[in-house]
Parts: sequence; C-alpha cells; structure tokens
Amino acid sequence: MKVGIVGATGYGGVELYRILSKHPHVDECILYSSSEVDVPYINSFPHLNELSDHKLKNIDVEEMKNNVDVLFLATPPGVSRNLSPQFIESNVKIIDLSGDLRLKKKSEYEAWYKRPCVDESVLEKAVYGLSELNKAEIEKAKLLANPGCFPTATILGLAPVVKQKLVNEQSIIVDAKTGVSGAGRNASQATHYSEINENVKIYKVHEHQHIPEVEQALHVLNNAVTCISFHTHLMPMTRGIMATIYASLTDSYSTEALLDVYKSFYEHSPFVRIRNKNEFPSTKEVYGSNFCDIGLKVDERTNRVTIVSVIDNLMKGAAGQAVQNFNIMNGFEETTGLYFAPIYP
Ligand SMILES: NC(=O)C1=CN([C@@H]2O[C@H](COP(=O)(O)OP(=O)(O)OC[C@H]3O[C@@H](n4cnc5c(N)ncnc54)[C@H](OP(=O)(O)O)[C@@H]3O)[C@@H](O)[C@H]2O)C=CC1
Ligand SMILES: CC(=O)N[C@@H](CCC(=O)OP(=O)(O)O)C(=O)O
Repeated sequence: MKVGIVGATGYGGVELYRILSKHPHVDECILYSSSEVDVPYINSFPHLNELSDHKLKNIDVEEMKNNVDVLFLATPPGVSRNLSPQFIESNVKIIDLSGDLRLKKKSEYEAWYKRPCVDESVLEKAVYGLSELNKAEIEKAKLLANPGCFPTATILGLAPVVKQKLVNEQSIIVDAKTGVSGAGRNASQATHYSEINENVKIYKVHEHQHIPEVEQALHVLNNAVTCISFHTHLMPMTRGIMATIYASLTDSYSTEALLDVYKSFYEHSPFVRIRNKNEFPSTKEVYGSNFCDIGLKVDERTNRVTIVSVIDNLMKGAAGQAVQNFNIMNGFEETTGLYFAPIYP
C-alpha cells in the first residue's frame, strides 16, 4: 500500500513517518510539503539520517490521485477544507489530523475555529475516528476526521460512565494539561522556552476549540449531555496530556464497581489500559506510545468520581490514532505497527 503524508515537516507528520515507514502493510511513504519542494527530508529532521532518503514533493492533487492509496493530512486548520473535497470522487482514502472535519455542524466549526468551514456535503461524508467507540463506521470510511488530542483523552475517560448514565450529565468538569508539542513545531511567544519553563499556564478559557468536539461525542453516547466545563493548561513538558475529570455520581457506586465497568467497556480495546484501585497513570507512562491509560476513584464524601486519563498527544492524540484508524479502514489488525511499549523514563 502507498501512503502520502501532507505536512510531513511538522510534528504530527514526522510521527506518522516514524510509524508508517516501518508498517508491514506500507510499501512506500510519499512526503509532501507546501514550502520545501525537492529538499531532502533529513534537512528538516537530521535525526532521520540514514533512515530516510526521501525528498519532499510538491502538493499536486492529480499526482496524489495516481500515486497514493491513503493520504494523511497533518496540516493546520483550513488546509483540509481545501484539499479533502478534491479527493471525494477518487479512490484515495483521506485521514485528516486537523479539526476541519470533526464537527458535524458547519456553524459550530465557524464559531469555535473562527474560520470558514468546508461544505456541509463534505462534513456529512466524514467519519469521526475515535477508534474505540466508532469501529463499525471507521471500517467503511473513505474520509476520516481524526480526533483532537484533548478530546481523545477526555472522551475515552468519560465514555463508560456517560454511556451507562452513572454520572450526572450536567456535572462534568474537565481539567486538562498538555505538553508543548501540542502547539506544533513553529515557535511562538506562548511556547517560547522562557515562557514555559518552570511555569504552568491556563489558556483559551471557555474558548477552546475542543469543547464542542467533546460535547458532540458525549452527546452521541448519551443525549442528556449538553454542556461541559473544560479547561486546558500548558505544562513545561514536551509530550503528554492528562485529563483530570470530575463528575457527580447518580447513585453511590464504589471505586471497585466503576473500575469493573471500565474494564468490561474496554475489554476489546488493546490500547486502553485501566489501572487497579488506587493506581493513577502519569503522562510518562504512555510517552511515545498509542496507549490511553485510565485510573479513577470515588470520593465518598462528595459522591463524585475523579477520573484520570493520559495519552501522548502526538501518538494516541494524533499520529498513533491516525494509524490505528488506517489499520481499521483497511482491514488490518488494529495494533499493526503500533503495539510497542512507551519510552521510559
Ligand atoms: N501536535 C499535536 O499534538 C496535535 C496536532 N493535531 C493537529 O494536527 C495538525 C498538524 O499539527 P502539527 O504537526 O502539530 O503542526 P506543525 O505546525 O508541526 O506542522 C504542520 C505542517 O503543515 C504544513 N503546512 C503548513 N501550511 C500548509 C499549507 N497551506 N498547505 C499544506 N501544508 C501546510 C507545514 O509543512 P510545510 O511547510 O512543509 O508544508 C507544517 O510542517 C494540526 O491541524 C493540529 O491541530 C491534532 C492532534 C494533536
Ligand atoms: C499546546 C497547544 O496549543 N495545543 C493545541 C492542541 C490543539 C490541536 O492540536 O488542534 P486541533 O486538534 O484543533 O487540530 C491547543 O490547545 O489548541
């Protein structure tokens, strides 16, 4: 199978390359750039020296239609809006890592992303690719919207209790933290070393573009979920997301009972690992891997549950889940090329 990566010079793109260049069902990776055509890929990433002799190619839709079977878009918002519709009538399957195709309502995308949305006819064709929750649709998808990093950690952390109505749907609060690579490779004042080092910052308060994505997915699981409180913090670390989630229980459930619910909900999900009682995952325990690790504990004094869900933002939060979806879309075992241990320490 031949795959193309648009945005190969970015963080999501190079993570896709790391996995796909060793994937047993991928014969060739073709790497595209909007700014560095005919330039060796190792100029962008010297750590790939000897591991890549690729040159970056121009983004040419007709050439892509003839040469790739699956095209990954690891590009900023707005790029997929222009590119994806051009492939709808072709045989090329698209996996979009950006937020352009995730929201079902055009008006919501425009309100939260503050940019024009793709046509509604294209949104209708896009399948939301949270691999663990939507496998049957993903198997048939031709146009796939890969979930955002915070939504992946949050939705996986909440799905069992939301679906089974074990928490009050109006009581959900998400307190999430991310590493700086979530902001991509380009530097900005917000991600400058001296702004981030020995610092913790809250950002996009009540305005984060992932809020409607989480609400949309939870609403599919349980239509009583409407609005959640969701906050994001930038941490002095390179990779990782931790979503600490709080919600009121609808009855008095024990920690053991809820852990059993999670273990059975994710019984057939090889990348979701549920911790035992009194064990909570840290971001380092999933670093560089496609795992989502979840721990939880009931607070009997308040009858609320605290759920902790961690992922690597570039893996399960982006490239890893994109490859998991690639596997599902093409009938491969979903762990193919992805089932390796996190890097530790
Ligand atoms: N970083 C993360 O943890 C996550 C990122 N995402 C999403 O994935 C996408 C990629 O993110 P990330 O890799 O971090 O971002 P980066 O900024 O690191 O990389 C984006 C790449 O897109 C390419 N690009 C820029 N403008 C255009 C254009 N007009 N047309 C085609 N290509 C373009 C650039 O490459 P070149 O100049 O060579 O074309 C660049 O290398 C984004 O939409 C992001 O929101 C989703 C989940 C997590
Ligand atoms: C640290 C940081 O800035 N992270 C980004 C991650 C979002 C992202 O990757 O964008 P989409 O998922 O919407 O495509 C943010 O919080 O906006």
